[in-house]
Amino acid sequence: MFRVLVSDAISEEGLAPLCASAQIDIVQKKTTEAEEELHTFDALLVRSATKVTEELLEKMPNLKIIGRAGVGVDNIDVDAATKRGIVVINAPNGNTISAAEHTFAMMAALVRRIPQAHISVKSREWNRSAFVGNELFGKKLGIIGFGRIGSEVAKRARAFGMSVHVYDPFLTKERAEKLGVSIHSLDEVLAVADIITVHTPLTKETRGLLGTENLAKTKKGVYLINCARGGIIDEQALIPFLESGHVAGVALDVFEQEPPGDHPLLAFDNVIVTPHLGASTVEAQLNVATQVAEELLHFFEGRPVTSSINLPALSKDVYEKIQAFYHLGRKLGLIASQFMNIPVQELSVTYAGTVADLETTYITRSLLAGFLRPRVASTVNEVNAAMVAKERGITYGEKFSDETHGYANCISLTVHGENKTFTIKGTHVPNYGDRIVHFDGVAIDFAPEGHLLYIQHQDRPGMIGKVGNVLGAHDVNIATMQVGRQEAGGKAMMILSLDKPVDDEVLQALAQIDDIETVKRLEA
Ligand SMILES: NC(=O)C1=CN([C@@H]2O[C@H](COP(=O)(O)OP(=O)(O)OC[C@H]3O[C@@H](n4cnc5c(N)ncnc54)[C@H](O)[C@@H]3O)[C@@H](O)[C@H]2O)C=CC1
Ligand SMILES: O=C(O)C(=O)COP(=O)(O)O
Repeated sequence: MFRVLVSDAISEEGLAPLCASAQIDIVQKKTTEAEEELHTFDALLVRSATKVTEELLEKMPNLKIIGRAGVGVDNIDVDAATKRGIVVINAPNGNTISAAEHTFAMMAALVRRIPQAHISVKSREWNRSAFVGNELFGKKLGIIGFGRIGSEVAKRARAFGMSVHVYDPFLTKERAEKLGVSIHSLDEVLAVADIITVHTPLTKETRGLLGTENLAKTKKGVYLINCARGGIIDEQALIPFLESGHVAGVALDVFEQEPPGDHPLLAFDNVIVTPHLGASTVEAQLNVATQVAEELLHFFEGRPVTSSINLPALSKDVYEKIQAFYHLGRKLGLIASQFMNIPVQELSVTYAGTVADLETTYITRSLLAGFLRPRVASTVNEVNAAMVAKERGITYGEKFSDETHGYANCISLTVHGENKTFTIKGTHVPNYGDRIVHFDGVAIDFAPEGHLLYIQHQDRPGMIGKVGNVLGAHDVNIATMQVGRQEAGGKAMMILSLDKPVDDEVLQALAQIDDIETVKRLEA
């Protein structure tokens, strides 16, 4: 049973598939009301109100996934989640149209002074001359941040006869052309736009993007809109520009602090505001809730999530292709780690054959996680494996080769440790399973499953019998036994698969057999 805490108002209709699952227990409470049981939850679902801080994550040691029913994840400490191996997903496009429409509604309201006129009429006034506005037609709209919402705003602006001037340092010329907009520098947009709307995420680079210096570069009489994130337009910096009349009006759906309380901007007649309503439509809420609910179900079923912030994006098709190799990678890493239980500096992974054409990043992350698992006390998985490796000074790299050793595919892992290097190679045979085909310099063939015993010995007659006798005397049944050697009479090895794990006493008894040099338990 997986426990899911839903700590913000998320569409119940959208969450219905989760509620219907017998495997999932949903609790709807604010995190502050769930203090006593925070440690029991496997998943946390939020919108923008819940602040998912490192402190909160510390109280949720069982948490595996955070779902954001919306776009912005600036309320989630993604680094802290990643460090703990917690997957963070969002619903990137479910509320795009609603946010774009809200931006447009704000734009029209701003230039036609609709909120002010509305209040006036409700106050029993009829003052038509006080509310003369401007047309949108023929105006220059500056869009800063041209992703999903920015581009939807542009489509609507063109329908209104506006010309669109875009600043987005990550926008390609091809995409801009396709969407019929011109790309400019930030300074150019600031200089020409009659109305500027921001649609970037809140990042180190975008915080205060429209501050004193850049506001001074705008046209006198400019209108500004922020339906993205509080802080992209610096609220304090705006005040003198409103006081001087340089800025004709501002529309804000978002604030640096939400709710903004008794904010000085609220005193300006030409500042119009909404309480973070961009995504607050029935349609958007159903979309985003459905998206995160489906992703969560996939996650708990062990299927791929497609909208993760801290995992490489993986479609269902790609996932199905890499799934087998993902498991093989995990096993290669796990076995290598136990065999090399010494400090290591570097892991080198080589992909050959059919696997080399797939999305190997994910397989490498899985291999790294398998390698690190016996070495770290905390959770390590494909989310945080790269970060944990870095913390421990372990570097890793991927190579691609044609050398498949006669198999259709081959993954080879070489671990460089202090004074020792170890190589293990594996292949996946469809409908048959994983095979380890090379182990520490010896060609061999065994299934990496269950309780394995590695024995290194000199190649002498009678060794198999001696090992069998010792195990038999300790009531340990051998499921399979594979032998291999470098050369006749030289270094040889046995890999045994046992029905149960063996204790230290059995290992010592085996180590005492003449010509046996090493005995090691390996879990796969
Ligand atoms: N008010 C509301 O209720 C809602 C607000 N949002 C917010 O709207 C914003 C945009 O969302 P989407 O369009 O879905 O995101 P997106 O990721 O599709 O687009 C963001 C764009 O900003 C650009 N960008 C990044 N850094 C930039 C910089 N320094 N200067 C200029 N451009 C930069 C990126 O290249 C990207 O094209 C986000 O902050 C999101 O959280 C989203 C939905 C609802
Ligand atoms: O999706 C976003 O980024 C939003 O800002 C919407 O926030 P909300 O889910 O309405 O709290």
